[in-house]
Amino acid sequence: MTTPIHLVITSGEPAGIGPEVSFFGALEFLRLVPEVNITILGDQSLFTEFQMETTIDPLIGNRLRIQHIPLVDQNIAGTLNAKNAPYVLKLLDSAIDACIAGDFNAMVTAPLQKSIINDFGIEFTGHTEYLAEKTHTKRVVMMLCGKNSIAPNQAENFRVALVTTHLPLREVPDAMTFEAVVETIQIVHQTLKDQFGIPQPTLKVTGLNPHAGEGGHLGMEEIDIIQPAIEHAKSLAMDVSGPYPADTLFDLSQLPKLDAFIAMYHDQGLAPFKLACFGQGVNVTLGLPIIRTSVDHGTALLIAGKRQAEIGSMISAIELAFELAKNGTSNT
Ligand SMILES: NC(=O)C1=CN([C@@H]2O[C@H](COP(=O)(O)OP(=O)(O)OC[C@H]3O[C@@H](n4cnc5c(N)ncnc54)[C@H](O)[C@@H]3O)[C@@H](O)[C@H]2O)C=CC1
Ligand SMILES: NCC(=O)COP(=O)(O)O
Repeated sequence: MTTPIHLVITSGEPAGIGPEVSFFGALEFLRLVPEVNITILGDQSLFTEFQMETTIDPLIGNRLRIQHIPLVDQNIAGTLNAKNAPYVLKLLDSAIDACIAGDFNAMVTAPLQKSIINDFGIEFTGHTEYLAEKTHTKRVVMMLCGKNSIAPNQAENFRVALVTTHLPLREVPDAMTFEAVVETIQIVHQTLKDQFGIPQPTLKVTGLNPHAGEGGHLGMEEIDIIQPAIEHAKSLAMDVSGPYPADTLFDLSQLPKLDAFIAMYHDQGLAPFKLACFGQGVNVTLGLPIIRTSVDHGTALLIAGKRQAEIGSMISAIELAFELAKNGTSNT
C-alpha cells in the first residue's frame, strides 16, 4: 500500500476569504481524490461555522484536519486587524518548517494581505520572497499556470513566469540584470522538464519597453540585457526566443506551440494571464527546496464572510501541489 500524500494549507489573512476557500476547496478536493490527506493551519474559530453547516462524509472528514494556531486578536470578516499579522506569518513558518522536516509533501497557501503585515512593522512583499528567504534560496521564480477559458479550443496550459516579482515599477529595470533573466529562464526550463514532464520546453520572452525597445530607440534593456541573456540560454541548449513586444506576445493561438511565456514584471505577465485564467489559475514558486502552490487571487475583503468566494483556484492549487508531490519531486 502506498503512503497517501499529505498536504498542508495555510489559511492566510483571517479577515479575507482564505479560511473559506481553504476549507471548502480542501473538502472538494478530498471528495475527488481519495489518496490524499489535508491539514489546514489556522485558528479553529474561523472554521467552526463552516463545519457546523456542512454534512461531511466521515470517509472524507477523517482525511481533513484543522491544526489550531491561535489568532493574536479578535477577527472580523472583511476588516483588517494588524495585530493578527504575526499570526499570518506563524501559519507560514509552521508550514515551511513542517515541509522541510518532511511532515507534509507540499504546501498550498491561501491569500494574505501584504499591506497589513507591513502596517504591523514587518517588511513583507509576498509569499514568494518570504519563502526564498526562509529556505535560503538565492533565486526563485513566480509562475502562474492555468487552463485558459477564453480560447478553449487552444491548448489548455497557459504559463507565465516572471523575472521580477513584487517591486515598485520604478525599480524593475535595475532588477532585470543579465543574471536575473538567465537564471529565470534556467529555473523555468529545468522545472518544466523535471517536474512538469516536458522534455524540451519552448519558452518565449518579452521585452521590457514598447515594441521591445524599437531597435534601441525606445529603451536599451532589450539590446543590453534581455537579448544577451537569451543568447546565453540558447548556448546552453534551451529552446528560448525573444525578446518579443509584450503587447502582442500573449496571443492564445500560440499556446499549442509553447510551454511558457517569460515576462519582465508582475503586471506585464499577470494581466494577460488573469484575463484568460482568473479563478482557475495556480501560482507556483519554482526553485524552492519544497513544493509550494497558491491561488491566483487575493483576500477579496469585500466578499469575506459572505460565502460568495469561488473555490476553483484553490482546488487547482491543491491539485497541482498534489501532482507535483506525487511525482515524488520538489520543484528545485
Ligand atoms: N497569494 C496571495 O497571498 C495573494 C494576495 N493578494 C493580496 O490580496 C489583497 C487584495 O488584492 P486585490 O488586488 O484586491 O485582488 P483580489 O483577488 O483580492 O480581488 C480582485 C477581485 O476579484 C474578486 N475575487 C477574488 N477572489 C475571488 C474568489 N475566490 N471568488 C470570487 N471573487 C473573487 C474580488 O472580490 C475582487 O473583486 C492585496 O493585499 C494583495 O496583496 C493578491 C494576490 C495573491
Ligand atoms: N499577484 C501574485 C501575488 O501577489 C501573490 O504573490 P505571493 O504572495 O505568492 O508571492
